[in-house]
Amino acid sequence: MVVNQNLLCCNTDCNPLITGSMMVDRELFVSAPGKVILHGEHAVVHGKVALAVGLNLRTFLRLRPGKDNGTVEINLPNIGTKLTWKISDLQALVPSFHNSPESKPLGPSPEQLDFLKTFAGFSNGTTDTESLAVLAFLYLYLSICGQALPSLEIVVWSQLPTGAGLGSSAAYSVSIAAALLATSGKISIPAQENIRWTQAELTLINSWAFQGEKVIHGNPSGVDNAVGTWGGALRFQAGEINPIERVPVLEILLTNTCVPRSTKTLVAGVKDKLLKFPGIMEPVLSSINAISEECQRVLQAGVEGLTIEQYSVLEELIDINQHHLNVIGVGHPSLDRLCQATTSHGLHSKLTGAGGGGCAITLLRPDIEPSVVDAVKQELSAYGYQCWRTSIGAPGVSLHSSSMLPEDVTRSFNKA
Ligand SMILES: Nc1ncnc2c1ncn2[C@@H]1O[C@H](COP(=O)(O)OP(=O)(O)O)[C@@H](O)[C@H]1O
Ligand SMILES: C[C@@](O)(CCOP(=O)(O)O)CC(=O)O
Ligand SMILES: [Mg+2]
Repeated sequence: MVVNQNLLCCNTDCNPLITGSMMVDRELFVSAPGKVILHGEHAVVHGKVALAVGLNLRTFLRLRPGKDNGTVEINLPNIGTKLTWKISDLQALVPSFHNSPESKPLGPSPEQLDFLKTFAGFSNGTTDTESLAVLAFLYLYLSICGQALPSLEIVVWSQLPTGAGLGSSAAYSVSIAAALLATSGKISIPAQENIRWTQAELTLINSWAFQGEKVIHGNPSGVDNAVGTWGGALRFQAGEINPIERVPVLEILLTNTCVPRSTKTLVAGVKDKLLKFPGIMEPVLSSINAISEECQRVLQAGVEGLTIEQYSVLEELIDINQHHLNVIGVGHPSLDRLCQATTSHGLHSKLTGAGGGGCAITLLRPDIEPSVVDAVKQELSAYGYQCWRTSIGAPGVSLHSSSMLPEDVTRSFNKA
């Protein structure tokens, strides 16, 4: 399946799915998974292959009709932001969005981005304007296609640590895109919990989420929002998304070093190094590409259950890729400490996401002694790291009824 994430028109004649007007007459719950990149982070920004899987930690969004007083009420407890926009203030931004020629890819132009961040910063007064800029951007584009700007109340709460390499920015963008597309009638609102959106609708959600990622990441590859949309396991290269239908169950230890870092800054640093040392960096990125290809081959060969030899190959690929990620400049002493700790117990780890701190994954063989996992978790926790033993391959963006939400989510929404 080939998906072009860039070209996206806003009016109805080129997007048959864009019909109807913003119908905010009901409460809506949407969620999208975080992600783990098995191999290919950073290289994927430069056209190489990445393998990514949905994670069973999700971001949840509740959208309700507004109080009809011409406002958009926003509550983002994960970043401590709660505020109300007057729609009349947003209205002032609309002309700059109307002027975008239809043929242009719909990512925010530099002028629009300045508008959005100034508006977000002005209304919010904190540093994290990216989240609000994503929301304002998608709200304006998904509302102004010939319709009025509706009053809304939006709460977003995530089980994911933000800024840790687990694709929280993508899960956030996918959730907002799906909710606004659904309430503006551009995609359906499935009647039951287990009915998924169509491929065409998922492609539309993904394309808008990709625009949201551009606001946060600057120069995203699109792999994160693709996994947030489709979930499961997928191969991603240069905008081409190929779900990997069947992969063996992989158990991993997911560790958050809790070292904060900015994906945008790390991605820009790799680009600078590539421009400075093309002859050195290109072969490293090509080698990471080969690691992704080999990993996919092994996973698909072992779909009925990986052999000991196949696990050994997966472990070698993890070690080689982690070294490459250090070479391209996205390692961190906290990740080195993590790798030394797991290696001392015969396990193999690599960073996941943008690196520079954040999260890492450690591959667990099915026959691993629980005492070994406990010893590793104890050692890593002593460094102040957080560890989850988890499996991967969670479902993509989903619609929920309020009665089917996880308890922690319901509690957080009620508290919000
Ligand atoms: N639940 C959330 N609420 C509000 N903003 C969020 C949320 N999750 C992510 N974000 C936005 O995404 C940014 C983190 O994105 P990024 O640096 O790409 O890290 P990652 O995608 O690895 O978590 C946050 O600074 C914030 O702007
Ligand atoms: C580093 C990169 O490959 C993945 C970024 O993941 P995260 O935002 O750190 O979760 C960037 C990208 O693919 O857009
Ligand atoms: Mg991100």
